[in-house]
Amino acid sequence: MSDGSLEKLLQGDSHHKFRRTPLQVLKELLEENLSARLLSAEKRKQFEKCSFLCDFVITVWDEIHKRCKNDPELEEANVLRILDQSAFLIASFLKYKNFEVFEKAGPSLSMSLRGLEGDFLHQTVNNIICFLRAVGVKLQETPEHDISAEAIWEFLSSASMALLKELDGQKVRLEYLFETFSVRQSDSVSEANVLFYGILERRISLLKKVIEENRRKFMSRFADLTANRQYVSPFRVAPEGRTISVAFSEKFSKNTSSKVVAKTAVTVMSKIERLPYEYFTWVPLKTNYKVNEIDLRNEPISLPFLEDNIQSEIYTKLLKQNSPLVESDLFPQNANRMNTERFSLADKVRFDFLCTLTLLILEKNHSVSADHMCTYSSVCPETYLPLIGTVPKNLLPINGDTTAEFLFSRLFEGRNYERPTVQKLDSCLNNSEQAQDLGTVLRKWFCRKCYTYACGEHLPTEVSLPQKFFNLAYEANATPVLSPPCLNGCVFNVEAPSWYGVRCHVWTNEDVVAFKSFLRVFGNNWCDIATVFFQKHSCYECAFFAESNSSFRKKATKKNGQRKKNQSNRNSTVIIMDHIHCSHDDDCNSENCSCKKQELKCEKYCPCYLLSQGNCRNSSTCCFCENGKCLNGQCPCFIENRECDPDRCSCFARLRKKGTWDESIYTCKNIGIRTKAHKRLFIARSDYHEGGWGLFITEPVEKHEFICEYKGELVSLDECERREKSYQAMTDMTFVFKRGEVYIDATRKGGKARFANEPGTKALPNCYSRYKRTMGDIRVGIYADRNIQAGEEILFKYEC
Ligand SMILES: C[S@@+](CC[C@H](N)C(=O)[O-])C[C@H]1O[C@@H](n2cnc3c(N)ncnc32)[C@H](O)[C@@H]1O
Repeated sequence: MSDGSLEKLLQGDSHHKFRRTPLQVLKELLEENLSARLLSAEKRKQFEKCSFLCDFVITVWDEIHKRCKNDPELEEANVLRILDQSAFLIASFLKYKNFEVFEKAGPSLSMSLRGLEGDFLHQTVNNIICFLRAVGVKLQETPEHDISAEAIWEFLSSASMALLKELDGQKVRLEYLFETFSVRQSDSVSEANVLFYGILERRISLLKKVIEENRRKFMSRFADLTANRQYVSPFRVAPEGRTISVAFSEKFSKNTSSKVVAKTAVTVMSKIERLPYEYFTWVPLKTNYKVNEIDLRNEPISLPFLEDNIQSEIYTKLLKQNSPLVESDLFPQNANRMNTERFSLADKVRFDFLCTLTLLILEKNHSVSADHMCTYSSVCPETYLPLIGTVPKNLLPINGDTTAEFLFSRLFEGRNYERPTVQKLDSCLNNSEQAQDLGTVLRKWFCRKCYTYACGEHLPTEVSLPQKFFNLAYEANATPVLSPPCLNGCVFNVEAPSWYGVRCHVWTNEDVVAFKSFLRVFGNNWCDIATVFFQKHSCYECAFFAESNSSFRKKATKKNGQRKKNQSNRNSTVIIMDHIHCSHDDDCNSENCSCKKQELKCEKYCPCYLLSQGNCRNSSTCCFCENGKCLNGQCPCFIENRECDPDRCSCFARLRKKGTWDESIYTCKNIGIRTKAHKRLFIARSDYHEGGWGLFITEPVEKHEFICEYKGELVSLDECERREKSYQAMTDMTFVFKRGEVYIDATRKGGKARFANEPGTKALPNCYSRYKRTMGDIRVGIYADRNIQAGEEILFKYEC
């Protein structure tokens, strides 16, 4: 025993909380367990009569005591667990003996409901029997107080038979038996032996209910589970539609021979195939995944499917895990490719710079305290730090705390950056002109969508670092001064421009933005750029990247007139799915406003909207509809394919109760994607796609109600076409959603909507897809086209 507490317990140590003799403790423990967990007050008397029970447990306890002395590792917790298990078993036994003690089941029962009782009870039975035999307890002393192995097993068998009766003559999926009874496959095709360790009536009815009510879901889940099992698939021996005999055998341990105690006949229903391998390689997404196409350009043309690299333990994890996997689970080696990566070196450099800058600006406009923690009473309009009332509540300063430190902590939540040093600040303060220019930068770096700086998700449209700030502005520097080769592999040592064969390190969005800035500072002095990247990207890579990217190529000076040879002829498609706020604060026109240039509306996080207090003339629509009216042509948001915005619309999207959403009054139906208000769905064999899977709904919905979002990887048209070619070579199925300028590929990553089928010629669609602008971004929702009943398959036309 590790801390000696059991020893103390047994010896009645006065410091121990129990302060009783071991036997007293034991009795109390048992009584506590049995009475509190399993016995109702009325039945307690019956229990008290069971003196044999206490004798039995005391014998066990003695044995434990003896073992504890010899086994210093045995902890009190383990001992108590054994007792707890014994108590459970004894209670089961009492139940069998018509002591109706199962009023209140404890965790053991819930464990058994989760399908663990097989191993659990089997182990417990064995433990107890071993104990009894080891301590020489004579079994079957009297019929009345029969606690023999046989008696215990008899109890279990009778429960088996109870289930058997329930099942007799019914249609059952073999998977069900397999799961419920730990079916052992027999050699005989017509018979499957069932090794059954104990079943409770409650479980029988529960399982039956589940099966009846939710057969499809249940079965597809079993298919998942069984696929994960190690033993041979039972489906091979499941002759479809035939009646097979299922035998319940009694078997305690590997050493005892099994004896058939009962048989029944069940008809095997059509078998469920194991899910094809590729279904497990689909990564569930919570939200759309923005593909970094710059990375993809460095990828080989044929996109690998996940299964190419999938490892068995990851596969197992995928099957077991309810929560979605992230790609880094599947591709640990690619973890740094995720666009969630926020901690690049470039990021850190930039942040240091921003910290310095912010303090600088605050210092300019407000007083700076001795320790450089700036305090100010309102949010500074120059820096665009959040305006009160326009940011989510959780970002607002608590208790009026508007210190720079606090704002930093909110804005850079989760980031572990150092604060700027005094030296840095001092050097910056020397030049107030610099400070102003830095202010411009700061404005552009602040993402008003995420309310954070340099979020890495939403790039500013114009990241133009002011030339004044840097002495070496790239464009002004027509003939850049080239450094001598920096490293052995330096780009300037490479004779031929064979850059296209180079496989670069991954360029994150942040790297790209930083790269643009560095270009302005250092021109095409790739070695210097590589230095400021801390060699994350070598000079060779920088040169290659600039050369292969049209937007940089225009500016980059070709060394010795060398031209790019194999330029990709892929035109970059403008993806307007992600709205990026504009960066001006005056009236919108097509010159100054990037939203207007793209024929988009300004959103609430655009600076022009913020500064004009919502009076931006190019701002998006909001509505004033009555409750529930946002699903028809009278709602301007609905007409414009926008979801209602609780911050702006005056419909019921806006209603809140005590600052939190109250679902009962949260009745606007045009807000499903934003609030993730999808219906409960499940995947099962499709009635329309022969041999394929389909999406089913578990609850009734009304016409136009939101069902779920079609999630996946956001790609451009050219990337979409490239992928389709690759997929077509492997499968007939497509998971790419194409509509207008929206391209969502749910092949490798996506939501359940990827399983929704088309109605074909057999039926009419019951749903339709529609894209909606939500917080500026385009998202695709599936909506009911008519009232839909629970259990119906979701069908919508992919193209219309
Ligand atoms: C998005 S997937 C739908 C899920 C798919 N049923 C599965 O088993 O994974 C779309 C593909 O399913 C197939 N499909 C969808 N509706 C179908 C239908 N009515 N009849 C036949 N095949 C269909 C087509 O191959 C289509 O490319």
